[in-house]
Amino acid sequence: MTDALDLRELERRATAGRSAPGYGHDALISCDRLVRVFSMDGVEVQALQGLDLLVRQGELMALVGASGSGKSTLMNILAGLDVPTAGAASVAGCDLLAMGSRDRLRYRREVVGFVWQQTARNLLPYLTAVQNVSLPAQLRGRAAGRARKRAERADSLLALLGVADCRDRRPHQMSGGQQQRVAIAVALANEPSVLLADEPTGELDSQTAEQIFAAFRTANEELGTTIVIVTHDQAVAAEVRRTVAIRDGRTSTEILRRTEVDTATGRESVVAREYAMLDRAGRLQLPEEYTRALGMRDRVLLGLEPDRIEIRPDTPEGV
Ligand SMILES: Nc1ncnc2c1ncn2[C@@H]1O[C@H](COP(=O)(O)OP(=O)(O)OP(=O)(O)O)[C@@H](O)[C@H]1O
Repeated sequence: MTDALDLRELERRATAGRSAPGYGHDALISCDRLVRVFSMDGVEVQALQGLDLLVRQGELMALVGASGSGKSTLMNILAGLDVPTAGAASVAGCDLLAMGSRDRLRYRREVVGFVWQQTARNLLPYLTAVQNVSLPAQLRGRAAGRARKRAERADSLLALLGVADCRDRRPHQMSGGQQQRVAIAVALANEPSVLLADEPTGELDSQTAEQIFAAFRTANEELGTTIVIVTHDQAVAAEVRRTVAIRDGRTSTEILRRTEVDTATGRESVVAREYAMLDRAGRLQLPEEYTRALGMRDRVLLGLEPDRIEIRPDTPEGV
């Protein structure tokens, strides 16, 4: 009787597994076991080593990690500037490995917008702010008769990001912070699905960095744009609901923050919880301080409990 029940339960689980939606089916950005190998003078560097990442529509998230962990490599792939060696990656339904050159150009113009660390890289020096922001729509080939509409949109983006007063200034007539806010307006000009920013506050002092971050938040809340920001800045990383850490070319841990209200006092506080990443192959990286504390090495004992998996140190008796 028990055997029959067990069999039925196993069958039910197997069928449920088969009909479950595929990995990342509801994500706007989906990276599945992404690999990027660079070859230089016969030496191979594995910048991404099977990276998994899902980002939902409307998220504002930060990517952090030590220098050389693979953050910029990932951003260049998501920006359509580089192609992964293996794995799968899609953004807003565009397959980043299969795109031809024409689709790639359209992708870079219409699906993603980017803001780089170097303020000078984001804007054309001989154009004013409003001309810089109007340019992407012009390049997209919108009819010339729509010039006024383009300027109107550019003006409303500059106003949204608090730099309307810089409208007719060229980049060298603006502060670094103003340039970055105009750069965000440029990146948003074609209403991209995703805004990517690689160390956008890296060249700025902390107060200006805060203003830039506020501009990203405004874009996320007012326009609903999904935003991924690479940052070294702990203060910026702590401002977002989700921070994903990359280590050795893989996503390693993730911090989720949510606001909790104390029922007694009514006071709000942000509660952060850190998660380890479980990759698609079922691999889990245990924090070193945990394994060291319990003297775990080489192998561990696993036990499946109804609500958890237990990991225990290997014992001489094997029990
Ligand atoms: N074009 C390239 N050719 C060869 N190796 C590269 C190339 N681009 C990146 N790498 C290597 O890939 C690894 C990941 O680099 P990446 O720039 O993605 O790291 P990062 O996390 O962005 O670092 P940082 O925070 O310093 O910018 C590094 O070992 C780097 O040297």
